[in-house]
Amino acid sequence: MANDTSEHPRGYPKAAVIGLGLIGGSVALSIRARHQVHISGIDVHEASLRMAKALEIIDEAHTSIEESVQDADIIIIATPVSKTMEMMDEIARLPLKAGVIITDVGSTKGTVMKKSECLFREKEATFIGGHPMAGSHKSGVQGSRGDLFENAFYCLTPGEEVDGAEVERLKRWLTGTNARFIELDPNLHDLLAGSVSHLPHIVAASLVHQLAELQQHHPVLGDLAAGGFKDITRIASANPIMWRDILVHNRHVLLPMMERWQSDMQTIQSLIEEGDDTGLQRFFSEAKQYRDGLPSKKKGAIPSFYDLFVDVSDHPGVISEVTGVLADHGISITNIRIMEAREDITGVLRLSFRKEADRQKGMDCLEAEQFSVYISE
Ligand SMILES: NC(=O)c1ccc[n+]([C@@H]2O[C@H](COP(=O)([O-])OP(=O)(O)OC[C@H]3O[C@@H](n4cnc5c(N)ncnc54)[C@H](O)[C@@H]3O)[C@@H](O)[C@H]2O)c1
Ligand SMILES: O=C(O)C(=O)C[C@]1(C(=O)O)C=C[C@@H](O)C=C1
Repeated sequence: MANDTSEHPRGYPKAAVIGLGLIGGSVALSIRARHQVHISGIDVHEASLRMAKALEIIDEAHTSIEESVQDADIIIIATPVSKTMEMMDEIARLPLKAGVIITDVGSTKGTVMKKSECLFREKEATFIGGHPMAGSHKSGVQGSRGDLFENAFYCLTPGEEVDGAEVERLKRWLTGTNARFIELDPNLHDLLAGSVSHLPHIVAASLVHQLAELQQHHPVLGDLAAGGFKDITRIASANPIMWRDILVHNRHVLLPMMERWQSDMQTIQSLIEEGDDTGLQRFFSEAKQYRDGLPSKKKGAIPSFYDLFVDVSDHPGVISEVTGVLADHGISITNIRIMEAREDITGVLRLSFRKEADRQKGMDCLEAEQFSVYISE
């Protein structure tokens, strides 16, 4: 693909983003929000590049890395993890700008960091692994959002040899994510991500498989799969290539976790077989207690907002009905977003308030108008 005209002159620092999908596009947007920067986008799919250019996420587009990474000040690799490993090899073979920071956004960090130690140790380049712990089941650059990582944890896995000043430099590049940076050992990262993200994903996909099989005999089943099933399996709609790679690169963590999961299932099976009512209730009570105590996303280190979620039916004018109720009571909101998570059932509006008291007032008056309103997502 030929270079297109640049919005941002070459005099600006340059960021090269490899893989213009959901995460690459979102990171690029967040960098743009805080920096005067020239962004070069690289993707194997020309349609993604065209879209990224049309959405003004990038200034120039390439289908290979040669032309765009060599003079970059920061290189962000945002492809599925196996491709990221290949990209690292390709980048290391090229002459790079002295002092360049290279980072990735992959969901696993152990294999990536091991490779980076071999490839970049002798170079005037710093590799710092990264993983923003937020995303979506939707892939592709069209879903990119500059605020995707707001308030989310953003894991960084600098190698032991990496200077703290370089980590701070990367954080400055990524400051527009408004994320909460946390430095982790790569293996610990993989253990934690395995438990909060990777194993749940396997379980979600397996529940969908089970439903699909049963639906062959009971076609109505798909229509009955409502709230609970959709909530727990939303993530099964995510990009299969991305998840294939995650399982491949985190196998040593996931295999024992899956054994443990199967043994937990056997324990529950025994409780049911034995009619152990007390044991079953304890199983759910303990899970509820722990789940209810998990910190909610909105409590960030950066100034937080108070969120309220409103179920809304899918009809024209519904948003103005909700905002109208708030306006009638003189309550201001700082943000409103239509959540996609349950789009097939009902819509969910997320309203953000500056003060907790405003949220409570909003909740009271919306409930009085028969809206279904709740505080945690
Ligand atoms: N989706 C999430 O929720 C999420 C969250 C955090 C991190 N991640 C990680 O981010 C990375 C990207 O995920 P995504 O959700 O943005 O996926 P995506 O499918 O939306 O985007 C991936 C992009 O990489 C491009 N690509 C593939 N091979 C390439 C190559 N050889 N050269 C250049 N471009 C190539 C694809 O064309 C696509 O545009 C993955 O490593 C994933 O583990 C994903
Ligand atoms: O919200 C979702 O759809 C996600 O699955 C995001 C999610 C996660 O499991 O939390 C998925 C993989 C990424 O590595 C990080 C975030």
